[in-house]
Amino acid sequence: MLPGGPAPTAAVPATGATTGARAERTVLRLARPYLGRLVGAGLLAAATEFAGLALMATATWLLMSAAGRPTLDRLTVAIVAVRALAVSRGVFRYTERLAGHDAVLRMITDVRARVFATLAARRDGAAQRTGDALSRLVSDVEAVQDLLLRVLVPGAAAALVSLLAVGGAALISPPAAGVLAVGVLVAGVALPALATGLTRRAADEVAPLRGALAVDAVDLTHGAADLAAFGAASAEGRARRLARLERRLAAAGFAVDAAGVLISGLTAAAVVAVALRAGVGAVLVGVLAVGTLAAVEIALALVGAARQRAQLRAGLARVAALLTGPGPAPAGPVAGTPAAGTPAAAGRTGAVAAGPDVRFDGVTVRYRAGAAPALDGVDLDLPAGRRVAVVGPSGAGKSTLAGVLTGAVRPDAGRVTLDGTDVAGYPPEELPRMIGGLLAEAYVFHASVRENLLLGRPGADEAELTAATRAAGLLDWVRDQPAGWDTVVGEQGGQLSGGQRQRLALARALLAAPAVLVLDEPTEGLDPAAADAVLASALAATPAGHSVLLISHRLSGLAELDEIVVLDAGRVVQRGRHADLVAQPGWYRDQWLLQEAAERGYLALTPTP
Ligand SMILES: Nc1ncnc2c1ncn2[C@@H]1O[C@H](COP(=O)(O)OP(=O)(O)OP(=O)(O)O)[C@@H](O)[C@H]1O
Repeated sequence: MLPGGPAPTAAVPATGATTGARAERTVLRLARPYLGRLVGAGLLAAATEFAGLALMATATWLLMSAAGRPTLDRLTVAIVAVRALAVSRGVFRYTERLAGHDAVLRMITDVRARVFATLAARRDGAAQRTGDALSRLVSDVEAVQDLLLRVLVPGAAAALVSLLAVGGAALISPPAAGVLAVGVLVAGVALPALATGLTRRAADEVAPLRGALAVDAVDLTHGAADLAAFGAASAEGRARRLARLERRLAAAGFAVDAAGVLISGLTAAAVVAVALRAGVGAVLVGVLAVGTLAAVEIALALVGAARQRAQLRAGLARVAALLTGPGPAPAGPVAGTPAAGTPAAAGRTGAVAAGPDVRFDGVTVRYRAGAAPALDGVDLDLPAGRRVAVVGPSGAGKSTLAGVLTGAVRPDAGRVTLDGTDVAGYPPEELPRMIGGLLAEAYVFHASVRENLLLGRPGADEAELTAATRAAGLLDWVRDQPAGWDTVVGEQGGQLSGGQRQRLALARALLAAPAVLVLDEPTEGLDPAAADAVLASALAATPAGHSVLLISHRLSGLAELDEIVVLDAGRVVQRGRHADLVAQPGWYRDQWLLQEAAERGYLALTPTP
């Protein structure tokens, strides 16, 4: 187990720089490809509201006119209009929901994939807390959805229809329209500003608190010792604070809603008074009164939108901070190389794009002061394109070596450099593109096979998924599943066997194709024949020019590697190619003979089909 586990802290808070309007702009930039559909949805929403307003006004005119018993032909147009408006309102609402949700769900898929990939590529502990990741992926990304569907689209529609209502009222009575304009401004501008002011601070705290509680909940179910010992109290405190904030938000919401009803009534009364004084006829005064109630109610939708917006700020800022922060692995392998697992890559015939030259210089790691070092003055060269295996007995320091390379473990002495730059000083956003792979305890998300794979390379197409999955020896299993790529793998991959989980994580690592691919026990949990086949196909699927650091207990299948380094108690005790090492006495030859004999015995006992 590697160190560097995150402290049991809360979710990552939003940074000041990415709050508010800036966060919204960052997120909305992702909506550009769907702008046409969103504008369409906004116009349909406006048409729905307008149809509702016109329906109320026409029905009022019809009822009040009918009281005077006119001939039927005077009412025919209004009767038809009422029917047409009632039907068209439903049709507009339906198409608006369809268009809006279609655009937003497409966009959300993009956002979620980016957030997913960014979280996977991050090396900072807090962002990797499972509960926090879950909170970001679910509630924070939903904030983006809500910003469009509950704030911007209905907000724009309400503003447009309010304007049309004032224009319509002006046709009947300009003074009454003036009063209506004031009412609409109070309901649609002043009240939303008040609602935002009242709820902003409490709302800002809610999303990070929910994230923190999600972390607590996941840690609790996993029985994290730290939470059992002292974290439970802080979780309880957070839950209480969250409940208090939500009560405060609800109380402010009720007060603003009550003010909205008051404004609506007062505006209608004032419009009636002004219209009567201006000599407007009784029927049209009735139309103005009902129309005013409907128009102010439409403007009051802006209060809901503003309140919603205030509640979304923190979640949006967290998403924006992720999207603008250190990015995920690039959408493909290093320029010029074929995608992992493509025929060219598999044949290692693609153009060479060299990764960095990696160098370990006297690296020493000591997990506890006074304890024996896990790595003791290790030197290792991994020039671009080289494939090196690190082997050795359990506890020799193999995973620690991988951890130092990926930046998860800091050496106490010595350093690791990439093209001469210390890994510790390497830009964190660049590191995942350079170094990555299948590390110890690879996480499999409770999502589909496809989603788990796309973590490695967002935007990978079916052919790339197929190639990587084939190289990891999982393709036949995927094809056997009724849901294929959409098969959900269960919490932490619980619906997969250990071997399938390992193959899925390996396929993801191959798909990501970092310049230095670290494979920590990629064939763990596989039987000897499968392990040999998977290792061979995984190495073949690695693009030329990319280096490989393979950590393995098994010594089979290492003959093709450029160098094998034997570690024992943190020191390099042997190094060379397979053929040289089996020819000389030492741990490698002893272990090789033992494993050979054991595997021959295993194969002899395995029934032949
Ligand atoms: N997080 C940690 N805290 C304290 N000691 C650790 C930690 N991780 C590893 N060690 C110790 O460091 C030494 C090297 O461990 P490491 O996991 O690197 O070995 P390994 O060769 O990968 O072992 P294995 O093959 O069993 O996975 C071991 O003695 C181990 O007990």
